[in-house]
Amino acid sequence: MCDVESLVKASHEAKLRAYCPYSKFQVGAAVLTEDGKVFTGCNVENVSYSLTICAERSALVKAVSEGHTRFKAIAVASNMPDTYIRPCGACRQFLLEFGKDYDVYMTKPDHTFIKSSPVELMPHGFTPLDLMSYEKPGN
Ligand SMILES: O=c1ccn([C@H]2C[C@H](O)[C@@H](CO)O2)c(=O)[nH]1
Ligand SMILES: [Zn+2]
Repeated sequence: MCDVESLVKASHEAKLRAYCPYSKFQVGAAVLTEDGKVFTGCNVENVSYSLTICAERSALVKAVSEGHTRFKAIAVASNMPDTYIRPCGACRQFLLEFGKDYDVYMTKPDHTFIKSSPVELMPHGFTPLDLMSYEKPGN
């Protein structure tokens, strides 16, 4: 099993692998699956700026592509001094896809953190349930 401190540490290690030649802003993420596995990710920038992928989505895509969709927690880290990193809007939507209530740890470089959740970060968000309850018109 993985405690919060280890997950936070894994996110800070992952940020060192950030590919961020344009912003120089390193971000790392570490997601803990319900069965105790940890997947890490970093931001991967692109010369065509809008193609950049954030660390949170990079970690989640790694986990999902390895067969994991149930999460206990995700920790996010950056190299921004004295500031808790906060996921962008796209990542908030992505986090909400996999549940409303798992733990989101937004950390500072000193490994302190604020704990939140997908629904707290994305109130009134559009969720998989919305689409499931939609009756598709027949043809
Ligand atoms: O929570 C965040 C915020 C920003 N970034 C990345 C995207 C881009 O590479 C750089 C600057 O926005 O930081 C993340 O990966 N996660
Ligand atoms: Zn993002």
